[in-house]
Amino acid sequence: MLGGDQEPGNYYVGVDVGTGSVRAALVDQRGILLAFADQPINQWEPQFNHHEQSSEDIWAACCVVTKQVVQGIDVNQIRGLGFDATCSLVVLDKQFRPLPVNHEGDAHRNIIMWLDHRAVSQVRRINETKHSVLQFVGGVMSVEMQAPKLLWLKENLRETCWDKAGHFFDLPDFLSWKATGVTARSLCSLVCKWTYSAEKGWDDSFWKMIGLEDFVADNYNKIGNQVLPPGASLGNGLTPEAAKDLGLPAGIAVAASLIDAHAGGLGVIGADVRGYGLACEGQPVTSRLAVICGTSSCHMGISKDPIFVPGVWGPYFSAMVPGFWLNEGGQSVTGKLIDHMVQGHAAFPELQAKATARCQSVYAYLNSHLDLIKKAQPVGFLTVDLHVWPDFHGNRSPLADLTLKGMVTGLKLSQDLDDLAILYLATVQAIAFGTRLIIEAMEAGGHSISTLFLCGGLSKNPLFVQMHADITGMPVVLSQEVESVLVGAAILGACASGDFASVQEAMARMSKVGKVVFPRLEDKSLHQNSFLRTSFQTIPESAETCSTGIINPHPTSAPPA
Ligand SMILES: Nc1ncnc2c1ncn2[C@@H]1O[C@H](COP(=O)(O)OP(=O)(O)O)[C@@H](O)[C@H]1O
Ligand SMILES: O=C(CO)[C@H](O)[C@H](O)COP(=O)(O)O
Repeated sequence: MLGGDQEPGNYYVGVDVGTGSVRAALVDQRGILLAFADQPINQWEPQFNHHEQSSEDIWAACCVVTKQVVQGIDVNQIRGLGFDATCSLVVLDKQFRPLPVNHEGDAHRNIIMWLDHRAVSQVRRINETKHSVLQFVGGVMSVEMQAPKLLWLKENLRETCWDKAGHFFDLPDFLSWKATGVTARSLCSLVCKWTYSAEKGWDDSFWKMIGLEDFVADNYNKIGNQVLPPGASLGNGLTPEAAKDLGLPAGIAVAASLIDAHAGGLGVIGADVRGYGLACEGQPVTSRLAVICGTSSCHMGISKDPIFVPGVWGPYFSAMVPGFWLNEGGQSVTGKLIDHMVQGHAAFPELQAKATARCQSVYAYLNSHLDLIKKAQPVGFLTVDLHVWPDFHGNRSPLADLTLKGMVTGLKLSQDLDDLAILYLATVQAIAFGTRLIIEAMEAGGHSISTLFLCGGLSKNPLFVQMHADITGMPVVLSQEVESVLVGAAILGACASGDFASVQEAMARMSKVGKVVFPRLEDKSLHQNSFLRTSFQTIPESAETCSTGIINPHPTSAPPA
C-alpha cells in the first residue's frame, strides 16, 4: 500500500530476494520508500548441508510483493525495475523448465542455495589446481560459489539434471531473464561467483582443468556469453507476460541485476555524510565499509587499484561500484546463527511467551532483559567468562576454512532466561569480533577503513549495531531507509531508466544517512580482553598471534580449502 510522502515524480520498483524472504519497494528519485511489502519463501534441507529452493516459488513471491507496492498509484509513473538476489544457482532445461538439483528428482526444487555445502570434495579439488583465477577470490574458492556446485551436478546428477540442462543462472540473472526474456548475465554475478574477469572474460583453461570443459565447447552458452554492467537496461524492457505477472506496465526499463549484498552496498555507501562528525567526511569513498547483515554478513570494501587479501573474496573489478575494485569479506551465518542459538535454548519457550505478552520481538525483549541484568556494569561485562566461536557453518573470511565448527566455552548447568540472554549477547559479540578480524585482514592488505555502513535485517537490532561499533572501534552509519538493500535495487531500476547518468550519481542522490552510532570507548579494554581470551580458548595449538592479538590458526601459508 502507498504510504508516506506522495509527491508526483518518477518512481522505481526494487525487488530484493533474500535467503528467507522476498521484499519489494516503491522508491522515489530521492531514495525514499513509498511502499514496502514482503513475503517469506520456502527452503528445503533434504540432507544436512543441502539447501534448496524453487525458482517458481520465488518468482511467484516477487509478483505478489510487487503488485502490493504499486497498488493505488499511477503505474505510468514507474520508470524502472531492478532486482537483487542471493547468489544461488538456478537450473533450467533447454526449454527453460526447472530441473531437479536433488536425488529425489523433485524438479520444483531447482535451486542450490548459496549456503549449500554439498560440494566439499569438488571445491577441494578445484583449490588443489591452484589455477590463477583463484587469486581473484581471495586465494581460495568457496564451496558457496558456483563452479563446485556445477561440478557436483555433473558428478552426481548426470542423467536427471546435467545432461538435460540448458541454462545455469545466478538467481539475480534468472530474475532479470524472467522479466525481460534476455539471458544476458550481470557482470556482478559472473565476476563474483563464476570466475569471469571483467577484463579478460572466461578462462578456458580453468574450466578444462576442473573437468567442466563442456562449457568451453558450448562457448559458455549455458552459463552466459553476453555480459552487462549492473544497472544497464535489458532488451526491450519488461515483457507483456511478466508485466501481467508483476502488475506493471509492459516495456518499462529493467536493469541488469546485482547480488543482494552488492545492492545493499549501493544503497548505503554513497551517502552524503557532511555534518555527522565522521572521519570519512571529505575522504574518498574507499574509507567506507558497507556491511550487509542478514542471514549472513557481507563486508564490502572498494578500492581504486586491485587489493589482494588472503581469505577475502575479490578483488573484483566493477562488480559493485563501476570503475572500482571490490573486496568482499563475509561470515556465512550471522542472523541465522543468532536465531539458531536463541531458538535452540531451553528457555526459548519462556522467552517467546514473555515477548508475546509484551507485544515485542524476542530480540527486543532480550535486549531489555540484558539492560535489567547488567545492573551498574557495562553490558559487555556479562560475558567475561562465556565465549562463542561463531563458525558454525565454516569460516568464509578471513580464514576461508569451511571445515571450521562453532564452539561455546564457559557453560554452566543453569538454563534460565538470564543464561539465554547472556548466550545471545556472547553470540552477537562473537559476530562483531569476526567483523573486526575481517577489517584487520583488509587493512593489512592495503584498505584504509574508518567508517562502517550497516544494513540488512540485523541492522534493526540496536545491540548488534552498538556491539559492532564498540568492538571495531568505528562509528556505524545507519541509513534513513531501513530497507537500504531495496534502495540499491531501485538505484538499478533508476539507472536502467536513464534518469541518472551513472550509478554513482544515483547512489549520491538516493542513499541517505539516518543515524550514526559511535563506539563507546570506555568499553574498549573490556572488549580487547574478551577478544584475546576468546581467541586463545578456541585456536589450535599450532596457531600464532599477530601484534594486534588476532589469531591466525594457519600461520605458515594461505588458508586451506
Ligand atoms: N527487528 C529485528 N530485530 C532483531 N533482529 C532482526 C530484526 N529483523 C530481522 N532480524 C534478523 O535479521 C535476520 C534476517 O535478515 P534479512 O535481511 O531479512 O535476511 P535475508 O536477506 O537473508 O533474508 C534474521 O536472523 C533475523 O532474526
Ligand atoms: O554470498 C552472498 C553475497 O555475495 C550471498 O548472497 C549472501 O551471503 C546471502 O545473503 P543474505 O544473508 O542477505 O541472504
